[in-house]
Parts: sequence; structure tokens; C-alpha cells
Amino acid sequence: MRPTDTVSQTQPPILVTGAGRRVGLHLANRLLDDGQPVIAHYHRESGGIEALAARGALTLQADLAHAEGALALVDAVRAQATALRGIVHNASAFTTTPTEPVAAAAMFEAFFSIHMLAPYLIDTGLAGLLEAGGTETPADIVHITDIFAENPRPEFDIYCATKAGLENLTRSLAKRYAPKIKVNSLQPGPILFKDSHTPEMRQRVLAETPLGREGGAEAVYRGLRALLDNDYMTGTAIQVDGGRHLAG
Ligand SMILES: NC(=O)C1=CN([C@@H]2O[C@H](COP(=O)(O)OP(=O)(O)OC[C@H]3O[C@@H](n4cnc5c(N)ncnc54)[C@H](OP(=O)(O)O)[C@@H]3O)[C@@H](O)[C@H]2O)C=CC1
Ligand SMILES: Nc1nc2c(c(=O)[nH]1)N=C([C@H](O)[C@@H](O)CO)CN2
Repeated sequence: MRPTDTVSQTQPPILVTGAGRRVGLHLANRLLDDGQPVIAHYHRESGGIEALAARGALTLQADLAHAEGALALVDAVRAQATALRGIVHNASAFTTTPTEPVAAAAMFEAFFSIHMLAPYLIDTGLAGLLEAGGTETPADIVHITDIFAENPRPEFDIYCATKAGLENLTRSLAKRYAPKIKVNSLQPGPILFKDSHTPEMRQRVLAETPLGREGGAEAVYRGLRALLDNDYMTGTAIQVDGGRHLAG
């Protein structure tokens, strides 16, 4: 754990996990653009995380593939902040399931930890800071899942199953923490392809997407804003997918 700065006292910060690159980095930067203090969790060092620190974000490293990493992150946040405006669970791993059983088992343990156990330990461990925000507006927990949590793709069965578990935790924690904390999920679709996606793979995905294009990280930020700015939503999900969930 390496805190690199103190947290601004203007208003309670929002913790964003997996903020070192891609969507998580974009969410952290856009929250800072909006004057919202940020605690940026990261896994591996990156230029993006250094830039967030230079913008005043508190940056904290943790490997969420193990419970100890999540528990250490909770301790580090509690040592640096007396209240939180929100938590955005963006950290995730994404790959097809190996055919070899031992490798599949190891992946299941890691994906269960990253997608379910770490969010659960962080949400329950930091609920007191969320409730200490001191305003009438409920604090926010946002779980970033996937449209395929509802209708899985078998080649990604472990990824989809653990994301589905996070969806279910969204509803349990929404019941548990109301009215002081809202708990909702964002279900992205084709937001940002990886370099490993071939042109054929991209074309196949976009052919199943009514709006016909990649959404981009800003589409996820607009979904996050919709949840943060609405004090009458909890236990629900917003699909940010260009309509791909309609593909069946
Ligand atoms: N991109 C897309 O089209 C879609 C994305 N989503 C979801 O949106 C979110 C953001 O997507 P995207 O930016 O593409 O995700 P990425 O896979 O590019 O990044 C996820 C983040 O999680 C971090 N992470 C991975 N493993 C660990 C670990 N063991 N401990 C802690 N952090 C870890 C990564 O850090 P590092 O790289 O340093 O390991 C990275 O910062 C994810 O939850 C994803 O499942 C859902 C559907 C579509
Ligand atoms: N953690 C991640 N989850 C997902 C990613 C990703 O890059 N990282 N990407 C996808 C796919 O691009 C999919 O949405 C389009 O085929 C899904 N989840």
C-alpha cells in the first residue's frame, strides 16, 4: 500500500477501483474534472495512475485476486479518509475459461475474488465511511458488471458467473444499506475493445449492436453520473451497451 497524497477535505472522496487504465482511469479523471475528490485504487503501476496522483487523487495499490488485498485496501482507505461519497467497483479480469481443470479452478478463485469477494469486503468494510457523509443525499455504491451477467456466453462462463454474483450482491446490499446508501450496477456492452480483438471479432460484435459502434469510456461515465445524480434509485441496473442486450 503506497498512499501518495492526502485526500481533499472539500467533500468526501469517491473510491474507484481499477483506476490505472482504460475505463477506470477515465472515470477517475472525469470525477476530478467535476471537482469530485478521488481515491484511485490500482493493481499495476501506470502512467495514468501517476497522472491521477499529480491531479491530487490519493492512489492506493492492492491485488484484489486475494482477500488480503481487499482487506488491506479497506484499512488503507480508513487510515486516510473519515467519510466517502461513493465507491465504484470497476476492477475486473476478462478472459475465456481454460479447458485444463486446474487452470480453470485457479481462474475461478481469482475471478470470484476480484468480482465478488473484494467488492463485498470493500462495501461492508467501508459502509461506515459512506454513512458518515453527513448529507441528506444517500451515498453511492456502484458495481460495474456486464450485460452478459444476465445472459452468459459459455466461453466466458467463469467471468459471466462471477459478474452475475456481483449483480446479485447489488440487490442484497441495496436492501441492507438503505436509506443511507444507494447500491446499483452499470452493465456495459461493447465499450472498449482490447488490442487482442481482431477486426473480424469487432465486426461480429458490432453487427449484434443496434447502435453499431463501440460506446467508449465516456458512455460509462454518463451512466455513473446518472446514478450519482439520482437520489431515488437503488437495487437497479443501467445497461450501457448500444442495445447489444437485444441480440439474445
Ligand atoms: N471494455 C468493455 O467493452 C467492457 C467492460 N466491462 C466492464 O467495465 C469495467 C472496465 O472495463 P475495462 O476498462 O475494459 O477493464 P480492463 O480489463 O481493461 O481493466 C480492469 C481493471 O481492473 C484491474 N485489475 C485486474 N486484475 C486485478 C487484480 N487482481 N487486482 C486489482 N485490480 C485488478 C486492472 O488493473 P491492471 O491492468 O493493472 O491489472 C484494470 O485497471 C470492468 O469491470 C469490465 O468488466 C463490461 C463489458 C464490456
Ligand atoms: N474486465 C474486462 N471486462 C470486459 C472487457 C474488458 O476488456 N475487460 N471486454 C469485454 C468485451 O469487449 C465485450 O464487451 C465485447 O466483446 C467484456 N468485458
